[in-house]
Amino acid sequence: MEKIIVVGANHAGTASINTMLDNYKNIDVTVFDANSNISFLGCGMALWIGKQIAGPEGLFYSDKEQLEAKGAKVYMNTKIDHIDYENKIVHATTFDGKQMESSYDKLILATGSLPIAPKIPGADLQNVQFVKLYQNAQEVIDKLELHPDIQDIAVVGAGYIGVELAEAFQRNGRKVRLIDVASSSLSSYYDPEFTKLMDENLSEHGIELHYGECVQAIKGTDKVESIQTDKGEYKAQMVILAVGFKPNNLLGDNHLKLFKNGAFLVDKTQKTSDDSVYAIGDCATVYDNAIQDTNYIALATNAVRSGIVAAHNVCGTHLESLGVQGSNGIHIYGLSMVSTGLSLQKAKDYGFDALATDYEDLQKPAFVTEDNQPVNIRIVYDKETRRILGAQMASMYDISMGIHMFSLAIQEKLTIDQLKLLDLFFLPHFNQPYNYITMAALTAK
Ligand SMILES: Cc1cc2nc3c(=O)[nH]c(=O)nc-3n(C[C@H](O)[C@H](O)[C@H](O)COP(=O)(O)OP(=O)(O)OC[C@H]3O[C@@H](n4cnc5c(N)ncnc54)[C@H](O)[C@@H]3O)c2cc1C
Ligand SMILES: NC(=O)c1ccc[n+]([C@@H]2O[C@H](COP(=O)([O-])OP(=O)(O)OC[C@H]3O[C@@H](n4cnc5c(N)ncnc54)[C@H](O)[C@@H]3O)[C@@H](O)[C@H]2O)c1
Repeated sequence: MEKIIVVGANHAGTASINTMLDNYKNIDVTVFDANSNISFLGCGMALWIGKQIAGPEGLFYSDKEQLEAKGAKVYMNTKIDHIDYENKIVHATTFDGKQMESSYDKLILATGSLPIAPKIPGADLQNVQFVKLYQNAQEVIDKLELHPDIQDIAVVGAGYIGVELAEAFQRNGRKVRLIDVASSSLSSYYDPEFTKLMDENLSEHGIELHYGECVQAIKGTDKVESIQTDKGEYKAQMVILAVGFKPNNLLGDNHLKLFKNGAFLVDKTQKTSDDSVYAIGDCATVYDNAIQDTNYIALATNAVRSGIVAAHNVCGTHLESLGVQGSNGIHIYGLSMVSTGLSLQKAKDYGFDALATDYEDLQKPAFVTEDNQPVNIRIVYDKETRRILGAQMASMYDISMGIHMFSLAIQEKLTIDQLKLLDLFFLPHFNQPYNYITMAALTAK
């Protein structure tokens, strides 16, 4: 019987464990997770802090008992300290401090990511918070409830987490300053024409934007009192650090080959440079269809799919990832923004001779006066090959489904010219006869 060990049982690990136990017999699956809980949907943290949901109950979709009911042996609060790759043995410290070891035939690493801790003086003061785990969210909620004097919140990092939490704290009745070293929010995912829509939206709701500012120090005695950047000093009784994640490769032990950012390098079956070891989720690389090369994109969606792929390969069924395009979305005070693949700026940074075609129009014909908002769309493509490289959409209307088509287009290497004549339905309840996707493609240079 094949002995399989999974290290990490959050989104990636849980997807691999469920796939193995739902589809294969005669396997022995042992799971180790250092945390006390699994499957926490981090995206729910902002909804919880912003009082848009009552509590955390619905933010978990699995637990130790569910995995054990399927036949897994699950050790929670148990950290793998070291892996002996030569003898295929993992060494762990259990919740009560005991040492244990377990051997494997195949190993799946799902150790995820770690928040980047910027080296800022004062980062160790009370009320400086990382926001990754359920425990982090509970701690923030408790502090906000117990300390109404925590009024000024400084959020460092205006990426996805920072923007979502800025809204959340503002909804929670606090004064929010959003600080980023970049010149806008979401600069890794959208071009300025789109980030300005988000930044106008944030400002209109009272969030004070401090972009192009570099945090120099967090000040206070034992608790945070202010935050200093190269442009000014601002009152703060709580600082949220949301400056990105780095892959958690601590168990690689210089044995597994790493990508330039430290993620475990994997092939399309999720196998690492060691034939008995697979890596999935935030600790591993992905194949990026937009750049047609290896990349690192930390998303729950990639974690789940890579878990599924690894599970089948570990259990003997050859399956390859289709690659990803980093599709993502955000919804802030009713403004939806979705993107996939590369922004124009990112495409140029990667060396593409990239062009973009933009279009803005109402979702539906003007004679429809109900629930009919303008939509902005940008499609990025390679000038020479005409291959679609990315797309961005923004609207107060729910345009989220539209981006999935562009995700498939990038995956299947569709060109902007093929898009011109793609069969898209028309019904005035939904869209326009000449809709913005067709028009953006038709007007492409
Ligand atoms: C606030 C927030 C909001 C987010 N919102 C979204 C969203 O809306 N959409 C989206 O796609 N993504 C979102 N993400 C990103 C998403 O949560 C991650 O991509 C996802 O968690 C990756 O899953 P993972 O299982 O690979 O890694 P992780 O979630 O990091 O889990 C790794 C697991 O491994 C365990 N582990 C690590 N080392 C060891 C060890 N040595 N021994 C034992 N166990 C170990 C940890 O305890 C943990 O349980 C969000 C993230 C955050 C923080
Ligand atoms: N809706 C979603 O899809 C969603 C939601 C939340 C998180 N996530 C994912 O989770 C991961 C982590 O999200 P995140 O928001 O932490 O990372 P991120 O990479 O999205 O944003 C990090 C931000 O911090 C800024 N920054 C970096 N160093 C800084 C410094 N020293 N001072 C000030 N600003 C600094 C960057 O310019 C960037 O805007 C990402 O992969 C993200 O895609 C996705």
